Amino acid sequence: MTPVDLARLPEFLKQQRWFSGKAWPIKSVSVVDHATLDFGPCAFSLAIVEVLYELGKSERYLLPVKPSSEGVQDALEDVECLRALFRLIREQKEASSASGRVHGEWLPTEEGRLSLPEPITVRRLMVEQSNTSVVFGEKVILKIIRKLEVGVNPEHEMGRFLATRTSFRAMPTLLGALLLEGASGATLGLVHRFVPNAVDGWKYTLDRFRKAEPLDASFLEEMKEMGRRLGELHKALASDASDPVFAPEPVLQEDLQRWSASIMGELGVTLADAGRLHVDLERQRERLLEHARRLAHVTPSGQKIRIHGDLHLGQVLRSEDQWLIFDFEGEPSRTFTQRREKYSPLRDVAGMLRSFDYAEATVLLEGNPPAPRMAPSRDAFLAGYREVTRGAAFLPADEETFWVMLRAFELEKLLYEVRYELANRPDWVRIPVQALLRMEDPK
Ligand SMILES: Nc1ncnc2c1ncn2[C@@H]1O[C@H](COP(=O)(O)OP(=O)(O)O)[C@@H](O)[C@H]1O
Ligand SMILES: O=P(O)(O)O[C@H]1O[C@H](CO)[C@@H](O[C@H]2O[C@H](CO)[C@@H](O)[C@H](O)[C@H]2O)[C@H](O)[C@H]1O
Repeated sequence: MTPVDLARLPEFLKQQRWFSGKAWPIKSVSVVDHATLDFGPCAFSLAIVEVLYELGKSERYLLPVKPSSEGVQDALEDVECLRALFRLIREQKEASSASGRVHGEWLPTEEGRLSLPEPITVRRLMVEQSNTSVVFGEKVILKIIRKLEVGVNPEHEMGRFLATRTSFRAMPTLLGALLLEGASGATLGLVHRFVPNAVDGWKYTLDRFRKAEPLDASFLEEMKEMGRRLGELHKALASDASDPVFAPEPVLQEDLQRWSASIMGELGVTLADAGRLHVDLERQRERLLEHARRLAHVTPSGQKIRIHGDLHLGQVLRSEDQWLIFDFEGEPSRTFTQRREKYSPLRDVAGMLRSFDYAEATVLLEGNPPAPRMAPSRDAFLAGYREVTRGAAFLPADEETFWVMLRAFELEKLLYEVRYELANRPDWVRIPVQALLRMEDPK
């Protein structure tokens, strides 16, 4: 017996914000695993639904459902079901599923010992997101993951490592997780400390860039602080040589060649898609290729480590005059395996540098007059990063290699952004395209 009316599912799925297959005709939908949770006033099912598209590709989604005469009813719309789900995680309960088990994990950390006044308040987060997040007692936030992937979830793995094996705390710390074990095993949910009244770095920076007054020393000091936090994150991620998943490894010539070849491949694919957007883009090809080529030929030094993987201004929160780094899931379009690969930490630095260019382009497009905003912010961020990572084994040994690598990773991010914008926000594609056109000859 499946807990869902399968006939009604395709229609139901197409109406959900988190369902990313709206553009493709669905061939069939099936339930590949399900568990019944009956821990309180709300009994419901966690169903793992597999959607097979006419084109042959398939995807899995998590669907918490309540029995309903109308066919499919999302259990996450019921406060009692949300409380039951949270209790399952916090009290580390478990339930059998058709082919495995669902269980809660609560980390044995200082922060995990927090108290929540009963009855615990429940609030669905009303933000534009691809999952469903719920705040409990205004102290913790549960993200229920909608689109499931097989393998180790990088956000869970990184969060657990940072919370339990390092002293890095400039983040909303991971507190627990909801896990499904068995043939359809996956991470179903993650619980983090909730940061009240937080503003994300993107909004924070835009608000400042929009003001007519020149950037002042205190804003630039904040950008420097952000750079310091990233440096500290990298030091924490590189701190455990005994854990093979996190142990730093030397950057070898073959890594540089692989990264370089990958950027060249992405350049080819991206220019094929975007070349028509600007007549001069094709003329930049050789110059851009040279940036990638040089990466392959520097003398290898430094280490590859686990990195954030998708760092930009939207991935930091400002709260109580502090920067917190969050969302350790990596670039959503890459597989879990790709996202868990060790890489040069300069890739994260490049990601954030690109974000200052986006902020500058955004305020210019809004009609604000040009002003020295982007370069001073980038410089301050970089200065903070370099200050705390001076002498770190994961950085390249010499200045020249540092810049060759950083520019190559900026190019890599730019190419990713062109493809991301073409697929998601075509009006924004001019931002990375203009930056590609501005890239100078490698020095
Ligand atoms: N720990 C937190 N405290 C406060 N707000 C948060 C926290 N985690 C996420 N948010 C808010 O929720 C939004 C969506 O979170 P995110 O984890 O990026 O979800 P998704 O992966 O579904 O996009 C973020 O942009 C941020 O505004
Ligand atoms: O936050 P996500 O993990 O969903 O990241 C994706 O979306 C981002 C946009 O929301 C995208 O970031 C790009 O746009 C930002 C401004 O909106 C800018 O600050 C970033 O520098 C730029 O890369 C990100 O690339 C994508 O993976």
